[in-house]
Amino acid sequence: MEAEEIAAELQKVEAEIHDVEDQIRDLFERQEKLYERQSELKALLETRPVAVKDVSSSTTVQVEDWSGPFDWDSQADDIRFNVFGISSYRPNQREIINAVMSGRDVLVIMAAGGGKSLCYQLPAILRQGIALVVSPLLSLIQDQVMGLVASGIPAFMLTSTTNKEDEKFIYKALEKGEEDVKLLYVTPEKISKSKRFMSKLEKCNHAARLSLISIDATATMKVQNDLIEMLHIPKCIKFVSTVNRPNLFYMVQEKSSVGKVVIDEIAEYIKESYPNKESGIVYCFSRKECVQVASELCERGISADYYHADMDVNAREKVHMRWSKNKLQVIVGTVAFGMGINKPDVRFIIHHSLSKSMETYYQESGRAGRDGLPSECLLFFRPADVPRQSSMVFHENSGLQNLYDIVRYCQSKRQCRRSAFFQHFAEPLQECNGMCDNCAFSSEVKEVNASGHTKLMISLVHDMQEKDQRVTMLQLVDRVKNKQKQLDTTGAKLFVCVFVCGGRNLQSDLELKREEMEQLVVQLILDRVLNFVMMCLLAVKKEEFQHTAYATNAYVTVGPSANQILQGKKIIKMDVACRTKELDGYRKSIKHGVTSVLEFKLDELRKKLACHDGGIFPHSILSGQHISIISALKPSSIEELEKIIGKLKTEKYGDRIIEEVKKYGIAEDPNCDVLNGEPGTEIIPRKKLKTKKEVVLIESSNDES
Ligand SMILES: Nc1ncnc2c1ncn2[C@@H]1O[C@H](COP(=O)(O)OP(=O)(O)OP(=O)(O)O)[C@@H](O)[C@H]1O
Ligand SMILES: [Mg+2]
Repeated sequence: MEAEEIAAELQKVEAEIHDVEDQIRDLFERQEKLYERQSELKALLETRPVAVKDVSSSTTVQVEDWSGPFDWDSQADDIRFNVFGISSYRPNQREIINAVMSGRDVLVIMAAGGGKSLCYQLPAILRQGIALVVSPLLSLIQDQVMGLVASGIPAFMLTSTTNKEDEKFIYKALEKGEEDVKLLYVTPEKISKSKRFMSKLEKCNHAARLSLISIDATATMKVQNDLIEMLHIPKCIKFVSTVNRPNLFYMVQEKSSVGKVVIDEIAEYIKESYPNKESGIVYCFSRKECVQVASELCERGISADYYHADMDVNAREKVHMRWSKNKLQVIVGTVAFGMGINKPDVRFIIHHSLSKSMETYYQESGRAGRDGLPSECLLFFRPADVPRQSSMVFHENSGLQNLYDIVRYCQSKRQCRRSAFFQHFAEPLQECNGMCDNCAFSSEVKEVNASGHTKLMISLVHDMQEKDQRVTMLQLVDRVKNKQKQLDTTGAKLFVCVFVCGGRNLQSDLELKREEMEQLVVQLILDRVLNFVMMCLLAVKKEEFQHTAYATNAYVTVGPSANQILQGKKIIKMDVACRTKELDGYRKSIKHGVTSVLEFKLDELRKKLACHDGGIFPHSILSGQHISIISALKPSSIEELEKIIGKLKTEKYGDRIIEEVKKYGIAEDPNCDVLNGEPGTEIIPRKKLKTKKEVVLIESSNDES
């Protein structure tokens, strides 16, 4: 074959390779979608009370009615009220208890703080014998055993912290049944590692003294299926309650690259929003960070202390107790301070860095508001935290995939935060009621076509790969910035199309800010245009050969979807939050600002409506920004109001708001007598807004602030 023929055939083969790659990618995406649909349908099926086919036999098993009367009802009610101090069951709790009391295997999926513990603790007290509870974390076990013992229930824990005497007592109870033990808490390690314990457990079971086994862990659809298979409980009854926590307000805040600034913002948020020392938790990425953040919060006048797995057990228990008794406002913890922490009145959960998965974040944020009252979950996110977190999880089974799910959650400037949880747990979408930042504050979002930047990034990474050089995400951003400067000097512009909200294209040479470029790299990783590869660097300290410190770095390489971009088959659009000065000015003035009569009355109205709606925040009804714009524009019709607060809120609250505007909006002079001295409506002088111009509806624009 001639060289031309070979080259022609090579080109043909390569083109075919790309096509096949595209087909594989499409198939992967289709498979992903089918999996999602499959789990959605399975979850939906669970919620339909239909006769289910018993997989192990040809007969259909009627769904039993677990809400009917049972012999133990009065005893159960007595224990629920007199031991646990609980006046009524929450949805599904009674049915679950009845199924457990009937000796059935049960799988319970219930929201964090939903009340799962009662579902096994109450039957454990009612039934004869010892209930074994397998629980993942020491803090959870301590919390539960302390609570039970305080209610007079003989509960014990068998963990690495149990002293010899207690251990002997417990083994005797298991073996001979002479001692009074109703619940025994153990960790999964105790089950998997202690042969002695397992032999005692066998004896207890053979003597029919094991009343029930409860495994207290979180379970996505996949984990549920694994559990049913591993525990051989194909006929278990599944009770699936919603994972929704309607009283939690989720928000994501851009995290400054300056550590001190982040601590200042956290301290200011706690002081401003929770001046009455309401309890909160701050989660950090590492133990070192815990200690540092705790001490810096103390320097700023916040009563905080740290909690992590390296501390000795007594020190941990001491911090936990001080916080539980409100002697400490904030605990700064790692994931070790997590599951099952049961303080009902935790008002805020702050994440100093993103969690490693949606699951973990759901669990950790779920520590807030267990008493059902409004509480806030604030996550500080900066793209530079992603490589750091990815180097920690990449070796775990689907570790990166799980991390990328929560990165999508953090990067999104449009999607309702709550809907991300429903998708993750394969649950049908539910109303958010404005209880997340993307729903409550319609932050101005601009869609930017960043294909130009993307092509530049791909070619830079590709060139470095060719030279067998490595580049981290931050180094890549530096190189793009430098390249941009070179282009500027040569007069060439890196063009980026800006899609303004109205869909009109404005061609403009828009420079992306540094953090927007970092955000773009992360988005390209999510879209598989770029890749993170982990390099374990063996850093051996010269003078001490016996110590090796492993450092794992995440480097960027070209991903499988890069070709589509280079060939112009796909464009990369990116959401950029743009806050015009006025918008920030309004937020500041509203936050610290003063109010006119109408603003004052709208603020009163939103508080009333929020109470009426139960468990949601006033600012989910009307944000501060909405109040200011309504007060300035004084809409006189539902149509005009809809342009300010959107269709959903207008349908729900529009009439009441228009009524307030009509009643109090007429007076320009804040000293008008419309209030005729109504109590509590003293007028606070209105601060002159810095900008002279009247309030205008903020259009998205291409002028970067
Ligand atoms: N029926 C009920 N009425 C009122 N409060 C309840 C009820 N059931 C449980 N609680 C309370 O709700 C709080 C959370 O209960 P529990 O710890 O069992 O939740 P959980 O489902 O185990 O949460 P997590 O998934 O976070 O472990 C506890 O303070 C508990 O006393
Ligand atoms: Mg629990």
